Amino acid sequence: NSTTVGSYLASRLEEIGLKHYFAVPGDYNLVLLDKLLENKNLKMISCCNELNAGYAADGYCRATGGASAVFVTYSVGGLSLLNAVAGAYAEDLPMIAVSGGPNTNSEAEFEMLHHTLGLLDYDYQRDIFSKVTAEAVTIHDPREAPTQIDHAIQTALRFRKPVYIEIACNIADAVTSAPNVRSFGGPTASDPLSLNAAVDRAVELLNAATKPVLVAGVKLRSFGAEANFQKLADASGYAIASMPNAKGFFNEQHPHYMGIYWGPVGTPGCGEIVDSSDLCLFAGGTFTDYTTTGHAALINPAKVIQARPNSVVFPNQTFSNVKLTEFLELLAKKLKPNDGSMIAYNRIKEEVTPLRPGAPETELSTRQLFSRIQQMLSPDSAVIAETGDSWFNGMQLDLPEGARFEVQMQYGSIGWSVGATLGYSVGAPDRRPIALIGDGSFQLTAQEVSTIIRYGLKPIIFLINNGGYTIEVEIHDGPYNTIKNWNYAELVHVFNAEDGNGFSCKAHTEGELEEAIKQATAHDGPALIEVLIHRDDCSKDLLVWGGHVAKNNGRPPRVR
Ligand SMILES: C/C(NCc1cnc(C)nc1N)=C(/S)[C@H](O)COP(=O)(O)OP(=O)(O)O
Ligand SMILES: [Mg+2]
Repeated sequence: NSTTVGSYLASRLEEIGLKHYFAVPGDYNLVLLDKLLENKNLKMISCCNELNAGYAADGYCRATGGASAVFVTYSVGGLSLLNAVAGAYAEDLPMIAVSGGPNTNSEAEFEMLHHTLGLLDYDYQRDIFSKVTAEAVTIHDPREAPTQIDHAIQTALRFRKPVYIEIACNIADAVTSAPNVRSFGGPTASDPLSLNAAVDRAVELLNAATKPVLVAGVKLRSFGAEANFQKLADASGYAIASMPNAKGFFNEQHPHYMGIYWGPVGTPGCGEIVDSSDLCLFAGGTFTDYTTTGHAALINPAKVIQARPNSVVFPNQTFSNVKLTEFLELLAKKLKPNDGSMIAYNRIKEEVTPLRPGAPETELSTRQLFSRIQQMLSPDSAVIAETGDSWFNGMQLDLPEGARFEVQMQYGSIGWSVGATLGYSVGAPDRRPIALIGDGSFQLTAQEVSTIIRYGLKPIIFLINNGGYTIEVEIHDGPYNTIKNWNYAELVHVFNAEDGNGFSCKAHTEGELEEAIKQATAHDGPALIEVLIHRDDCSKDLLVWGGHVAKNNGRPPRVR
């Protein structure tokens, strides 16, 4: 039996668990969108622009743990979406980017087309996308559509990377085979010999260590290994830390959790224990300039075991084709418990005394803002921290068990959080996201608040108005770091127009913040609280981190 190419794609997206997709229409994808709309189990979320639609699809992956899909028109749409797809690649998110494409006859007829470069070459968008995806296919022949679509989807799920599917505008409703039964698996299994050898080697080294530690890394979530890591943590009795881009992937209320391992700006006492340990197992960690604070973290490769998504790297040995989930699972069964690092940590850990609130008329400080946000957190919170000082302030939040934390620390494309908050809210309706968004970032993608209002989603957005790009000020200041002030709270009324239900207000003082949070929390709809913060008021950690990153950026060119 048969169906159309567009309906085939819709059926497969439904089959892999999607309930929504994000879209901006254009004449190259209208017929395709008609086919998607025929599938009543998939809901279209219309976005203001393609970049934000991509960021929303990014947030949707984070919320659901599965794939997401975004539909755009050719070139003018696709090339705007590109940056969000590159971000999904950097963050290991299986986003399915679908673009309409030129009529299959155009090139053969030497037909010049609108929205294109004005050249008779219509492969350029797929070529560009092939650089930021694990697979990029163009569908010209409806008979090949099932194979191409299934292969692209399977690739996204297996490698946890975005893929690109381009469907010619006159093929979207062409007849093709109906989808046949098959499974769409995730990452493949380990090589048994390599897995067992890697585990035995790890057991040998870790059991011989005096105060080994475990560190949770960002790939734990993208490669589905959070539960395996938890089992290993419980079985080992080791002290546990999380890298900054893995915050929340391990339960922060666990008795052996020390905090964030981020070199000099990590949780006090945590870095000291990790750096002084005689053996650290990093599970899914990434060691970039940002996650090591400009390489100021004292990670000694001679004392590190790296459990990666597909391999285990020891100081002088590598075992390939070993899956992170299986390695952690098997190691948990064989490891000898050892609380040496916990004893060491308990000797030096510092009790954090919560900040006492000032008088209500006290001007707001970042520290007071975040100590108040801390009180809002509950197990169903999802904190979305935009690139900026929000990374450092958000990192210090103490997450209740079950609360989630999202950062785009690998890619760090400011503005991501507005679309991501939209997508996360759509993907996790049982959570109320709390977004921490700087004024500079917000100015890149503000209009997607209108989509959050349009679909009646209910995140609480803290818009931190500190007058500019404070991270950049601390790395390297200049006139370019000052931005034009907006009346951010007023924007919500602009986006509400006649039928929106967005709430917003400004807060200059601690008393106004208290009142704002009360009203926002009580409001049954989206809420934006614009908090006014002094330009030079940023976290101590940002000052330290900025210095190290600036120093690292400034390394002189090597000349012979
Ligand atoms: C300009 C830039 N980074 C450079 C940059 C520029 N363009 C894109 C898309 N991504 C980027 N990271 C960054 S981090 C700003 O400090 C963000 O400012 P804001 O959102 O206001 O946050 P803070 O004030 O806390 O720094
Ligand atoms: Mg700012």
